[in-house]
Amino acid sequence: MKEFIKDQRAENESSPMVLQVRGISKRYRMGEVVVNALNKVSMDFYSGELAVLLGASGSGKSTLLNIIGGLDLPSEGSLFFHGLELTAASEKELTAYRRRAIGFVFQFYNLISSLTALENVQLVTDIAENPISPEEALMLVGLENRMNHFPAQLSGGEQQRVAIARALAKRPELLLCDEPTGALDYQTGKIVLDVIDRVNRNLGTTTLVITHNVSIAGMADRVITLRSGEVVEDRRNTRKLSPSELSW
Ligand SMILES: Nc1ncnc2c1ncn2[C@@H]1O[C@H](COP(=O)(O)OP(=O)(O)OP(=O)(O)O)[C@@H](O)[C@H]1O
Repeated sequence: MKEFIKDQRAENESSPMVLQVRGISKRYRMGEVVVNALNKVSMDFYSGELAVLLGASGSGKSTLLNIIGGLDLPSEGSLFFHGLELTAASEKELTAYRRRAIGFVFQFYNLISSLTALENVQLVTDIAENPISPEEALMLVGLENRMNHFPAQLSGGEQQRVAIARALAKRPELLLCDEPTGALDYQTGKIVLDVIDRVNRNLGTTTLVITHNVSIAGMADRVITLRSGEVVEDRRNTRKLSPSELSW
């Protein structure tokens, strides 16, 4: 661990800070052209909160989530996880962070088609340090009756719930969801959001959901809006809606 910051609490926060994003920029160079995907972005995330990162296509959401998840590095700026500066961490520390602290859920579920739902989750629990049992993880997402089904025998929403079970089985401190309902129809999308909401409430997992769908912001504690790589709003919802109350 190279650099530490103090655990801070914002005035109106009662939960400890988990993650600090400080002045992060990301530039992609495509020959002569430079794309500024993120421009001096700063934000904090607190333990147990459900945050929605909102923004139109190309606003920089995935770039930010990939940096937060340790899959990519910023061009400048710093990222701290419980005081560990990830942007100055060794490859070994970054790998440990990705393995232990982060659960990823993507738009497309990335399940292994030749393995059952249970076996897909077991892939993670076999190598995790302190996992939830795969059966329990699948129960948490309401798939106790589908454990021995292969992905092709499951609906899109059920496959996404297996992906969520796989992500949460290692008890990640941060669950990062990149457009988790992007490939799903309206009703199925709401079921998946309900599962994410339940995981956040029941396990207390700090959760970041990125979406371009403004309505989904209603279920969040915090809503951070990105536009052209910059934070244009960072607000708390005064009333948090349950996913069943959302409509779009
Ligand atoms: N590997 C890359 N090389 C070059 N440009 C990139 C790369 N990845 C992203 N970009 C550019 O950076 C900007 C932000 O992209 P990003 O994928 O983060 O946006 P997004 O808000 O997640 O969009 P979407 O909702 O469409 O996924 C876009 O202009 C995109 O074209």
